[in-house]
Amino acid sequence: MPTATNTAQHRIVLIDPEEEFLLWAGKHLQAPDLRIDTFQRTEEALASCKKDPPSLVIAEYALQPFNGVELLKKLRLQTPKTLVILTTGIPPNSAVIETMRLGGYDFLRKSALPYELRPTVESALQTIEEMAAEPAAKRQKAVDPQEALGNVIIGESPAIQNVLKMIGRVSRSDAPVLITGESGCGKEVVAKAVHQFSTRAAKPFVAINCAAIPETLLESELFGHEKGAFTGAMQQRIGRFEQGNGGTLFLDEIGEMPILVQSKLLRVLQEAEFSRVGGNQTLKANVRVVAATNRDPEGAIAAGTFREDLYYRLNVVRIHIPPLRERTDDIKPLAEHFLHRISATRKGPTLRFSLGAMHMLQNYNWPGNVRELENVVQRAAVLATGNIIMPRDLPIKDGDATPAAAPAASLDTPLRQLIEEQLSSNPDTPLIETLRKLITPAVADLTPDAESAAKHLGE
Ligand SMILES: Nc1ncnc2c1ncn2[C@@H]1O[C@H](COP(=O)(O)OP(=O)(O)OP(=O)(O)O)[C@@H](O)[C@H]1O
Repeated sequence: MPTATNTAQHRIVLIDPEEEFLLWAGKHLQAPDLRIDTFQRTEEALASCKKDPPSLVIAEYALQPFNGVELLKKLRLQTPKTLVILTTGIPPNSAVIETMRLGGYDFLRKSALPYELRPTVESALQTIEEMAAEPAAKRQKAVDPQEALGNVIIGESPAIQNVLKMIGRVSRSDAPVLITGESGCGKEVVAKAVHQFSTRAAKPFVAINCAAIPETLLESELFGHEKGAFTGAMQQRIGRFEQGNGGTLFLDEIGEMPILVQSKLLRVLQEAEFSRVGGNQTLKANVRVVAATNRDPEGAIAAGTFREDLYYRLNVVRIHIPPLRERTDDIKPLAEHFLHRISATRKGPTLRFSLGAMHMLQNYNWPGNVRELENVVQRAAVLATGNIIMPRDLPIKDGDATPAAAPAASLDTPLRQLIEEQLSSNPDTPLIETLRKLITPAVADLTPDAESAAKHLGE
């Protein structure tokens, strides 16, 4: 049942199946200029929004009979001016991107609400007031949903959640994007998601690694060449700008691009036109450029290796991916994702990590970032003798781990090690049998008491 608390300038609709949550949120947001209505049933809330469009809807993502993203879509059609904030415990990454792509205002975790809800609502209401002062914006054309694509980006840390939100936001425009972050931290994965969630998704995603191609060939790789343009140009060849027509061009390691090629690229980006090397024909460049670098772009400008004007062209939107050691919350889900993927391709029982192995992964400092983690998991899966990956299976040294005080629950005690090893080599053995095996090899040395205990266990 809706509960009107007062009548005021802004109406906020709260939707959540949990009455306790509605009571908390209603009280938390209470203010003289707000009218807060709460609903436990989605359809009832939607009907009420139709009758009396609210300024803001705050809804649980895991709703019935349709989820928060479906609700957002319905609200965008029904009351396009209503802003929507979704919330849930741990949202699926694809849902976060999709929410932002569809124009949702924000996606907040329930655990963060005590300190994030009020400031987010205040800034949403401010946005509404600023929007009211401007002429009505053109309605966004609905784009086909691309559910599941976001699942390729694994990560639960607040840093990755922010990256997901940025991907969703930039997917609604053609603005160039500059992705920064250390090598192996997922820049290409993010670039692909920017493409997959954009209106260009059905067109090509073309990548070029600017560091991997010699300077003399890079220009022709990018723009193509005509037959006879240079020695060895036996026939006409189209470049990446043409290959990616209508889609996204990913310029990886842009910081390594020679200055001369940078000037040519800048001209193409400014004029949206180019010619093949050795050709006169002017061709239209219809690509969305996403560039990435593992260098500090500002430092490269100061060092004179990166053109400042090109930087401003590319840096319209910046997505920074922090190194893995700064988002340790992502290590477990990433490691499990990689292991799950490997398990799915092999016969036999599903592989899993022992507590000790996971502890080691979480305490290593990952200089090679996610790429190194993926590699370590692949090698461990090959080295593991049973279906449990043990610390000894990990091709990383304990000494490389960042010193961290191990919580008592994850201490790698010799006993745990022994039990895990037993379980690893005899996964289907009942627990009692495993325990018996643990003590029987030493039965000859046991005291009579222990020997009878061992017999007992075996009975
Ligand atoms: N968040 C993520 N979820 C799933 N896989 C990831 C994630 N981040 C990175 N990876 C995986 O890690 C590997 C390295 O990622 P990627 O190539 O995108 O890094 P990069 O930053 O572009 O590296 P480089 O700077 O060396 O080009 C890839 O195999 C990719 O699939």
